[in-house]
Amino acid sequence: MQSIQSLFPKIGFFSILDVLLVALIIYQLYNLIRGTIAANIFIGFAVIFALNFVVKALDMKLLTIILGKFVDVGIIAIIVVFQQEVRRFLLLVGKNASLQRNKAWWQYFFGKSEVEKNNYARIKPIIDACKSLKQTRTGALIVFAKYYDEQFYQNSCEVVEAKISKRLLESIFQKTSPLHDGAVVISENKIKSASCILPLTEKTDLPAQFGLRHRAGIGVTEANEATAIIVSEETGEISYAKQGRIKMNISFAELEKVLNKDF
Ligand SMILES: Nc1ncnc2c1ncn2[C@@H]1O[C@H](COP(=O)(O)OP(=O)(O)OP(=O)(O)O)[C@@H](O)[C@H]1O
Repeated sequence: MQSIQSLFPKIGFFSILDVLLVALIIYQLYNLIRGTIAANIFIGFAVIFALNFVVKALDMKLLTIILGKFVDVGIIAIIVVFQQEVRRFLLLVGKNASLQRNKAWWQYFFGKSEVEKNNYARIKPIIDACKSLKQTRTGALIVFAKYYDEQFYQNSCEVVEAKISKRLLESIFQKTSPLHDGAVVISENKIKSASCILPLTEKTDLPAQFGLRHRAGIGVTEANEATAIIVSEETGEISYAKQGRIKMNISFAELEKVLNKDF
């Protein structure tokens, strides 16, 4: 008779770490595709994999061959279908691995208050511009890109390369301005470009009043390491998008807080 010990593999530190890391990867993947069409495609793949397992066990030869073909090209198909999600996942891994860009380290060495003071001077023109855009009900979409991906942004944007200022942001989004349609992209402490056409989110669970501006604001944060402020032309409400999620109708105090953290 087998001893109980032999029925269970030896559980060591690395086995536990292994399980925890796999759980973390599955959780991050789930977060990335939650609420998108990709979630349904993922379920479709899972069903085919499970079916393949069952028909193999039941020795159903024809179905095993057909489903086996799908499973054989599974990994390639997953990479092709989940291109955007794989890109976001790799960006997430890269971001967390980068010490240089981690503000916590910067604050540790150079002091928190100095960092916050410098940051406030940087974000003040943006907050002031948002106040004025809200007051005049001028629609706006401002993207903060951590890394300015030339290929991604420049194909669909007008290059600006200017110092961030309240008046410049206001005039870009004026309804009579030739650049008012689309998004402004801020990166490397500059207004890099304006009038950018961004990818729209494919999320199906968004509020009905969300049109293209909000969808583009969410979409850009799904595909890139970026956050976005959306000022609604209809209501003047300010929303903030990050990692494919959106916080609606945020106050200026909240806006300052999130920008302080992310910008
Ligand atoms: N792909 C895109 N990328 C960037 N901006 C876009 C994109 N598509 C539309 N926009 C901007 O959104 C504007 C249209 O906004 P729409 O009314 O559809 O959005 P909304 O989410 O309902 O916002 P609002 O509350 O301001 O009306 C366009 O005039 C354009 O400036």
